[in-house]
Amino acid sequence: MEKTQQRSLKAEEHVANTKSSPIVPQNWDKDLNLEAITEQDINQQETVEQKDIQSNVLPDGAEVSLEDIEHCYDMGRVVGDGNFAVVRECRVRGLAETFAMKIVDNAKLQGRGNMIQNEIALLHSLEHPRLIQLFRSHHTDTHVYLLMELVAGGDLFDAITQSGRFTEPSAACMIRDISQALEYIHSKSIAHRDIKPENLLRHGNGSLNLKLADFGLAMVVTEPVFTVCGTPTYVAPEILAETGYGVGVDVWAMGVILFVLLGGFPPFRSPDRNQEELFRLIQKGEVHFLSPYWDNVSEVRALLEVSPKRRLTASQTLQHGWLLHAIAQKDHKGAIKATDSMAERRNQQKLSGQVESAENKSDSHKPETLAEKYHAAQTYKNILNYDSDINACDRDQQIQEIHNMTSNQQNASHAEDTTTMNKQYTTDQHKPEKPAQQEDTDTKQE
Ligand SMILES: Nc1ncnc2c1ncn2[C@@H]1O[C@H](COP(=O)(O)OP(=O)(O)OP(=O)(O)O)[C@@H](O)[C@H]1O
Repeated sequence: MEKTQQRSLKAEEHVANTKSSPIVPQNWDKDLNLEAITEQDINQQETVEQKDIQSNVLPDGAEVSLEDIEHCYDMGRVVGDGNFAVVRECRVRGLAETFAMKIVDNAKLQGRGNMIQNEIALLHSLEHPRLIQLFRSHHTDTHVYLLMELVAGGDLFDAITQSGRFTEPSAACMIRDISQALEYIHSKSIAHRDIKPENLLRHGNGSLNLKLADFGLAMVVTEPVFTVCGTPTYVAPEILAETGYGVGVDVWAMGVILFVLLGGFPPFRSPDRNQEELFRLIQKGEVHFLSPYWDNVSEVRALLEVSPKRRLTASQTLQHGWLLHAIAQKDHKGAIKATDSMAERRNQQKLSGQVESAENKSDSHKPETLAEKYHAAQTYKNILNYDSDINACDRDQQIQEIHNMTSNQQNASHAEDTTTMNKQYTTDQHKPEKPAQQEDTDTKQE
């Protein structure tokens, strides 16, 4: 796919929210390799469906009417939306348990109907605690319905806009979760191809435990793939180079996420908000790690290796010294102060175009004011939103403002979960502690 084509595709698919839109290949069918999903995989999934929904719901895969859907399911609030789907909380009538129903509007797929069939087929073949679980799918003339496990804590995008950035231990826990999901799907030769914060869902109770969702672009990779797709900020250089890629593209995207989690903004940014330039920067792979603040976080470099051969794998990431060391520091429980209801309200605010609300006043562990948090959230969204109308010239200034703001916050903060890196960032008197396995910086795989 030509890059100009990507841009127009993206623009046309961009919806009225500020989350990143994936680039979806037009020749989607050719790209798929569904036959590589074995019958054994699918049978395995049957055993997963232990929930008491057998007798209450419509048959899996059935063509149904809207009346059938309404008769069977009690739809609740919207918990999220994307370019192609709205996701609602949902109950199977007669059962107490709450599910998520992803409702895909065929009209929005614009000829890419196989994308959703692909997602269904892949999710049916997968079972892992770090992946969203699909229980049933139905379709009407106009929509496809996916009955899924509800992950009630909102997505990681919201967590980032809410918190600005995270401590190393918190980031490490999230990277561990993503790596576990990737290790599993990569062991089945499946590349997700759209790893980004919007597709990482959080459990309730303000937890940062993550589950991977949205397998719309996922595919079985048995040989190098050449189709250009993904979301610009997270796209790997080998996708752009069109030299053939594999599951390593997901690890690259995870590296971008780690950078964002720790720094508060993405590693590759075009000053002019120019997508071509962004892609050039990604292919060059020049990431500026301001020393000594980033010295400890060697894993970021190892994940953002331009050469996929030198990049860590998901399994290697799980064994990486930085990750193990940071997780060991972490009393994960209670690390994030957000509550379920906060996440819920934030989702509603997001949908209504707002970002901030008064509940943050109760977040006593965060030193920033409401105005600062609002600004951080807007800035992060604007940075990612390459097609928005924001004044391009303001962006780098905004990034600098984030630096200044977080610097000020850290100076003012006595929060218990302040990172080592953040402390270093604000005061040169506090030299970074050497990580337990500093030599891991160089353990890049050939
Ligand atoms: N099982 C779930 N439980 C709770 N929320 C969910 C669930 N699945 C999705 N969501 C929410 O709904 C949003 C949209 O879902 P999803 O990404 O699957 O839609 P999409 O239209 O395919 O997205 P995209 O535009 O990235 O292709 C997610 O970002 C997430 O916030």
